Amino acid sequence: MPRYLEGWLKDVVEYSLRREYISAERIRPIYNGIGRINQFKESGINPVIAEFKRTSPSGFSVDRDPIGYAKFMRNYAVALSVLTEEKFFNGSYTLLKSISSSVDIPVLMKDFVVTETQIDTGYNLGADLILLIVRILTERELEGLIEYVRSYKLEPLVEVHSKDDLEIALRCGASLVGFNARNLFTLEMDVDLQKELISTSPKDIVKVAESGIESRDQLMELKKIGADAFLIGSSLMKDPEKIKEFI
Ligand SMILES: O=P(O)(O)OC[C@@H](O)[C@@H](O)c1c[nH]c2ccccc12
Repeated sequence: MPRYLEGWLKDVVEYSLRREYISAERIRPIYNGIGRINQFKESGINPVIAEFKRTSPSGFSVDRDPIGYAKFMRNYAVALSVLTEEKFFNGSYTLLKSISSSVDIPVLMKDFVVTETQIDTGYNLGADLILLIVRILTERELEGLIEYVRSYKLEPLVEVHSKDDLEIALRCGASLVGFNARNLFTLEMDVDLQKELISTSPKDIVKVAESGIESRDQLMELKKIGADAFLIGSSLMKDPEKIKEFI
């Protein structure tokens, strides 16, 4: 069982524990997310992971055609992120399948992963990266799920919100770490904490700054303190053209 949780996080985890398994034969190769982030950096392009997200519990809501969005972003983004959580983010496994089968770049499954079954489904439907959120798992579970993701030759993006989370992620051997500026319990933003965590974390992990990035200035500020890549949802869903400015 995942950690003891309250509020909406408790609901989302309970829902996630009951997600159905989708059996399908994976039809695309595995794309290396870390490798592509490094290639972008070497070519002087800011690595932006563009997220397809229709709704979020913090009040965001925008709709657009997922395949059109993915095909457009394919030309600029280092990877795509797809929400597959149904209840609070209005995502789906169908979305993951249709986006992953229309692009030849890495795709991140964005969900509240608490079971191996969710990872099996993500693999089958074409994900290359799988989000694992430290805050909702026990350390043993996190360790096991990281290993499980890697057994498919996929890579976990391990998301942290605090110094404790970061220590756990590092102990469990995370190589790709997401620093979410939004606290998942309160849904409040804390950019100062995010920056502190990024700037004090080891050099040899790949650091992804997550949430609330709306301008190139903000992105450059995070880059200056050590962020390697940037996960951007809301502002690109509102205006996809903005990716050109970010990169
Ligand atoms: O839309 P934004 O503020 O650009 O944020 C994107 C991404 O960081 C956010 O969707 C996110 C980060 N971690 C999550 C975990 C679950 C669901 C969603 C998320």
